[in-house]
Amino acid sequence: MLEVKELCHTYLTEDREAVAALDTIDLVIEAGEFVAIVGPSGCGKTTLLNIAAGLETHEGTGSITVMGHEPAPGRSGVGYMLARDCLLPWRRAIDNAALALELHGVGKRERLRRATDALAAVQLAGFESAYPAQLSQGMRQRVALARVFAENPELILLDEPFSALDAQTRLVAQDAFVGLWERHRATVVLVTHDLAEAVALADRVVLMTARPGRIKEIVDIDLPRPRTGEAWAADPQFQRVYQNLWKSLKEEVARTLDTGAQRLQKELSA
Ligand SMILES: Nc1ncnc2c1ncn2[C@@H]1O[C@H](COP(=O)(O)OP(=O)(O)OP(=O)(O)O)[C@@H](O)[C@H]1O
Repeated sequence: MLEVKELCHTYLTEDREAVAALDTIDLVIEAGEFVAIVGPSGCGKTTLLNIAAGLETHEGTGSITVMGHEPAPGRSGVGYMLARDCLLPWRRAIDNAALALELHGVGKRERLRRATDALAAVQLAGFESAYPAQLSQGMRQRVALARVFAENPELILLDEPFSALDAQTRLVAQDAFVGLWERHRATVVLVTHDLAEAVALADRVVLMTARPGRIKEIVDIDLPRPRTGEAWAADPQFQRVYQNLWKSLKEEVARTLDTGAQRLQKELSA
């Protein structure tokens, strides 16, 4: 579904400074897998996802293919979701949920049927006619989830989809997401800062180093499914996997903070 081979990516800033964002990334994601990517801030998680989505042009060596093709924006079969819900305020929930289907030319009756079904799956039956301003943030994010799943994509790329939500709302949205995923079994690549979320949801967690992002380790998560927010939090196996991963991630976070502090010190003394 996704094949990344020795991928390096360098940004060129406006002052012509080269910023190495990704360094020799090798990753193969099979159909139906749920993979979470974690790493310290600025390690290149979003860059990797954006390259896969075709939203960022790959500048550097190595290669990446998505369903056997070069990445391209708006590719049919690939869904993308961000921390911001990106709903259109002038459209009702149902028309927002049906948006991707409309853009891909699905007929009105069929797209409304699929959008209604997807809204019901995220517990928003009865809210089809509501406008985004009439919904809470958690409800809006669930409309955005419905929009992704209504299209029935084979691959779903998620960049911090729950990070803007408060802790309780996040658990509800995560459960809605897992419920939908267990029905559809799409391949999922989830970028998250939330290590607990990564361990709770994914089959594999990819841990990246501080920038330039390399893969430090890939950990299989063998916790039983179906997984719900209440079940995993108290699970000793979950706690063990979480602690091991956190130990490794903490080192990279510390490296990022050290580098940031050194840069600031240099700027202040210049
Ligand atoms: N357009 C750009 N031009 C120059 N540098 C960039 C650009 N976009 C990102 N970067 C730099 O590339 C690095 C990786 O950024 P990226 O957003 O992929 O990291 P991230 O791991 O997703 O960070 P966060 O967790 O904070 O969202 C960062 O150092 C960032 O400053």
